[in-house]
Amino acid sequence: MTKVAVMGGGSWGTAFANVLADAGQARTVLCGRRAEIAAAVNERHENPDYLPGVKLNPELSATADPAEALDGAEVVVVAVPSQTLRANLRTWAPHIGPGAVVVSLMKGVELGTSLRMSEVIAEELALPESQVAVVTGPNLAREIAERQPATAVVACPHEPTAVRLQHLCKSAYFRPYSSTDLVGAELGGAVKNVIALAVGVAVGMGFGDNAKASLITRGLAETVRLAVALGADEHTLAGLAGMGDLVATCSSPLSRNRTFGERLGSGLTLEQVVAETKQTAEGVKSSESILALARKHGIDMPITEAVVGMMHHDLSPAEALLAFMSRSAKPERYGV
Ligand SMILES: NC(=O)c1ccc[n+]([C@@H]2O[C@H](COP(=O)([O-])OP(=O)(O)OC[C@H]3O[C@@H](n4cnc5c(N)ncnc54)[C@H](O)[C@@H]3O)[C@@H](O)[C@H]2O)c1
Ligand SMILES: O=P(O)(O)OC[C@H](O)CO
Repeated sequence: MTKVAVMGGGSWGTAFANVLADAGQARTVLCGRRAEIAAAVNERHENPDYLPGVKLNPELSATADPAEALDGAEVVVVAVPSQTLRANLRTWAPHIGPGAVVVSLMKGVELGTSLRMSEVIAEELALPESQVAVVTGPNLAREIAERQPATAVVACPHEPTAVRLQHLCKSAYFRPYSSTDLVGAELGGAVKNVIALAVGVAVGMGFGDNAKASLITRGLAETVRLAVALGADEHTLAGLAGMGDLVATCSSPLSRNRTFGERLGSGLTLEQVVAETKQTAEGVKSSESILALARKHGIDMPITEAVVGMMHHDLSPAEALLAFMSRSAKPERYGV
């Protein structure tokens, strides 16, 4: 049986490891940093810190030792905060087998380099494109851990790899679609976190569904502009990795990015919101690297620009709203 190592025992790493265990096509080992979480998974089949009250599959095992998790793993799934990925890969690299397929569950863009997570993986581990993939889509971890129905996209430019991974994680409640558009799938996931921050701010300011729908729709338009400039198929962004994930994340109180924005919009200071946020809200840091990428390619991303202003340059929600609404009148365009 294929061995899969899931590196990162937070919300999504644990929930996705449970999907793999429920799918029953692989022997799955979850690797977190803390021995007490590994013990709770092994002995009580739960992760009380990240998914309290959820019963995990008893076949799912866990360890806090990366070498043990990675030993013999044919598939390595990674779910750590995007900005720590490169440092993590450097410590894990000696234990990752040369033929292993490495799968990113992460939705961020690296600060400083503006590289997507699959690019960081390929660069650090010197892997060919057939060995790097992503799983993305409307996947709020808590709902999936509760085994509520969900769909996803498994993307890899090498189709047989995407299809192989699709079969490993397909279960009664988790339906993955395959795609060869790695760029579109990955950028859809990363940019939607930035748009969810903006939607959260609007909700926190007391605005209703017109404002939310406007941000989601124009957010998708700027995502498409960037993704197409980087070589994606614009249809990918109309699917689960783009529109699907935007709708789920921007609508859900479970979203850490939307919640982060909502707290800021309701009048808390950035410092207060950061202090209250215990889990990873990727859009906060990735907004900067995504904007850098957009500027490098001459792409206009006004919502992302407003989010960067609020997250990093002391722009108030009211000032961000004014800047967005007072832009010059334009024809509506979707995409380039
Ligand atoms: N939670 C979700 O619903 C969800 C769904 C889809 C994708 N994602 C993406 O998955 C990625 C991980 O998110 P998450 O929800 O699991 O985050 P999380 O905050 O719940 O967990 C992060 C995990 O990484 C570990 N970690 C933190 N800093 C680390 C470091 N320096 N080195 C190694 N490990 C470290 C933490 O201990 C924890 O186990 C993010 O990119 C996120 O956007 C999350
Ligand atoms: O909780 P968030 O904001 O990181 O969003 C979770 C997932 O990415 C939704 O698909």
